[in-house]
Parts: sequence; C-alpha cells; structure tokens
Amino acid sequence: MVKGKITGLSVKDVRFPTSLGHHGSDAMHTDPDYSAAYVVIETDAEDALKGYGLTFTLGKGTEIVVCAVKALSHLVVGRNLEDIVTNFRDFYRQLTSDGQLRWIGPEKGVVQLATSAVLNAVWDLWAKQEGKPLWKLLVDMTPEQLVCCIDFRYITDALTEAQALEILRNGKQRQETREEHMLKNGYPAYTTSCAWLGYSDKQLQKLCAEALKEGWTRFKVKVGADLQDDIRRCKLIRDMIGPDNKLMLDANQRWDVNEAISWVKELALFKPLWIEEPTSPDDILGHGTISKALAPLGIGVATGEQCHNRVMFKQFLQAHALQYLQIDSCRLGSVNENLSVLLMARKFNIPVCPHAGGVGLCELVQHLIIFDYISVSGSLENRMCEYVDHLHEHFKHPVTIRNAAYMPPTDPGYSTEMKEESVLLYQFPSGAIWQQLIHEKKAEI
Ligand SMILES: C[C@H](O)[C@@H](O)[C@@H](O)[C@H](O)C(=O)O
Ligand SMILES: [Mg+2]
Repeated sequence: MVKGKITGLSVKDVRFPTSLGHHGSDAMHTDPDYSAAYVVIETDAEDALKGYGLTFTLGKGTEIVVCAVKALSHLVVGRNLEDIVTNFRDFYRQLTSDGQLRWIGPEKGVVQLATSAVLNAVWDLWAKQEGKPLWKLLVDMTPEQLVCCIDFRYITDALTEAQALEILRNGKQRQETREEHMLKNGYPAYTTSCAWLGYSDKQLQKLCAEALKEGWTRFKVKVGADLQDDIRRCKLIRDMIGPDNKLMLDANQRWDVNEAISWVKELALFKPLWIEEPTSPDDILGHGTISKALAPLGIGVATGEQCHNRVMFKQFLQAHALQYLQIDSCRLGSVNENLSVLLMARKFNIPVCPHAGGVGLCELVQHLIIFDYISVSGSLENRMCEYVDHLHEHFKHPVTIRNAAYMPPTDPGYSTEMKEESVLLYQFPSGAIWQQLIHEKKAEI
C-alpha cells in the first residue's frame, strides 16, 4: 500500500576522504573523494518511513548538486506518493522537463544527477512501503506498470512502448526459476578494488592475491596514463590470475580515438575482455571506430558510467559503438531511465555490465541488474556487475557478496540508507572527520 503526502525533502553533502589512500584513482580522476548528495524525503503517513536517495560525486562540486536538488524540491514536496507512483512517467517528466530548469540540462549534467538522487529516494520509499527490496518490487510489477514508469520521448525510433511491453511479457515466462537462481547463487560480479591507478605494484599484488583467495575470477585494471606502466601492471596481474580468469581495462576517457586503438593494441597480449571508456564519453562515433578496430583482437568496448541519458545509450546501440553496456544507478534518471536502457539493451542484444565504482553504487545497482536477469534479459552470458570494496560499512544494509556474486538484498527499499553517525561524521565541511582533516591541513574548504 502506497500512502502519504511528501512533507519534507532534505539534502546533505557527504564526502569520504578516499583520495588520501588513492582509492578510486584512475587516469583522469587522480584524487577522488568518493562523495554523495544525500537526499531524505519524509511523508505524513503514520508508518513514518523515510525515503533515502543519493547520487555519486567525486568531492568538489557536490555542493552544486545539493543546490540543484534544492531547486527541484518544490516539484516533490506536497505531492502524494500514490499519485507519483501511479503516474510515474508524468512525474519523471515534471522533474526533467521543468520549463526553466531544463535549460541547465536537459537530462544531463548536474541537474540530471540531482534528479537521480531525488527519484532514487522516491523509489526507496515506495519499495519500503511495499515491504520489498527494490528488485523484488520491480519483479512483481506487471509489464504495464513498468512501462508506465518510462519516458519514451526521444527513443521510440529504437524502442516503442509496444515493443517494451512485449519484452517484459516475455520476461515473465519462467521468472520464478530465475528468481530462485538469484536467491541461491547471486549475480556474478567482478572486482576493481585491486588495481586503482594510484596503487603501488606491491599493493596491487597483495590485493590481487587476497581477491584470488576470496574466489574472485574477474578483475579490472586502470590504464591510460603511461603505456610502460600499463604493460607492467597488466603483466603483473595477468601472471597472477592466470590465463582463464577475466581481465578488463579501464582508461576513463584518457585517449583520442586513434591513440586508443594503438594503445590498446599494445595491451592486447594480456587478453583483455574489454577496454572501458577509451575516449570522450560523448564521442559515440569515436567509440564505434574503436569497436571496429579492436573487434578482430577479440576486445570489446565498454562504456556508460558517464553516459548521461537514454538518448545517448540509444545512439551507442544504434551505432554499434559498445559491446558491453554499463548502466549507472545515479547518473541516469534513477530507476525510471535505467528501465528504458535495460529494455533497449535487450532489444539490441547487448549485455549489461553495470558500473559500481563509487560510494553506494554497488548497493543500488545490484537491484537493477538482478531485476534485469529475472525479468528482462533472462541471461547471464557475458554479464557481470562491478564491485568495489569501499565504504560499505557506512550503509545500513550493505551489499552481501558470496563467492564473487551479489546476493539479492532482502531488506525493504533500495539499500540507499546511510548510517546516521556516518552522515554526521562525514558531512562536508562540518563533520568531525573533515574538521580534523582541515585542522591538519590535509583538506581545505
Ligand atoms: C573515479 C572513479 O573511481 C572511477 O575511476 C570509477 O568509477 C571507474 O571508472 C569504474 O569503472 O569503477
Ligand atoms: Mg570505469
């Protein structure tokens, strides 16, 4: 039962000083402080349940996303939750197509990140009121209810509402078997935590040895800053993991198109499955050129963590510019827009391998990919979800990894809620952790 009027929306700037340990570092983002604009919505319902939502940032600039969330809040506060979720497409449009706010998007950049944080909170609240983890809420919805959440504007040349319905109706077949499979085995994952670019070889070796012991079989390595370093690190990790385990490379947008092709050719002997974000995330045709050049080497192109909306994903698919599609739970317009991308990927037969490097992204995206397997793709072939081993301790319902797989969450909601004490400690700049770092001159406002 969905109930209550939204009576309040608050937003906080929460930052974790991950740059101090080089966690999360890559060829373009050398000193990320994993951060979030963290939204809480309240209703007047007696259950007193709250919805928690976030979007992921790298530290500086989180205050701008916070500002954008505040600019959106008048569209949310005062609304009945039931009205929102029964006409979710309309509500999504109101947020993304506000006659004035859309000028600072539309559906991209800061305002889209803010939209995501707000809508993630709405989905969390809805799932909590239904008493289900978000993936199960989605699995139990009818195809008609699901398509009512999607804004098809701009994508009907690739996916119509009727086609989406057909995919979802097919997805209902033997859904229970796949749900059981997930509950028993979980969704396969890969780890990025061993090989951030700022880690020393020694640290990389140690983390890789530990990961192998824990049963990880798929590993991602950051590349792109220096070719000789890349060759050394890839050799190190390939030697450790052996020929059968999977290796993926991530350049985080470092190269021009031709440079990407020649650089990756130098790394081909390490047999990477994919090169991720080889060039500008906006260069769809460039990704197409790289895909074509690397296909004979058996190397695919993966991208999506900075693909800001369904329209871009549509074009990536139409242009055969990616072979692995990386949805992001906090970059696209929440579950609503992710649904449209999952359905387009299904139609184009492209495997979805979500992005989850960041704070909270693992917690959120596991719901989407588990739903994808049960109700949309029905396949695990060539698919895996990213995992990073950072900051889970700050969440009330952190992910559970077993045998290198995400076990489906059982707590109601979208797993978005942070521990209150963590929010207090890490709020920027007033939290005790930041006050201390500022005092020690290890951080500045
Ligand atoms: C700055 C971040 O850690 C990125 O490096 C990270 O999201 C990365 O691209 C990934 O694929 O996990
Ligand atoms: Mg990446």
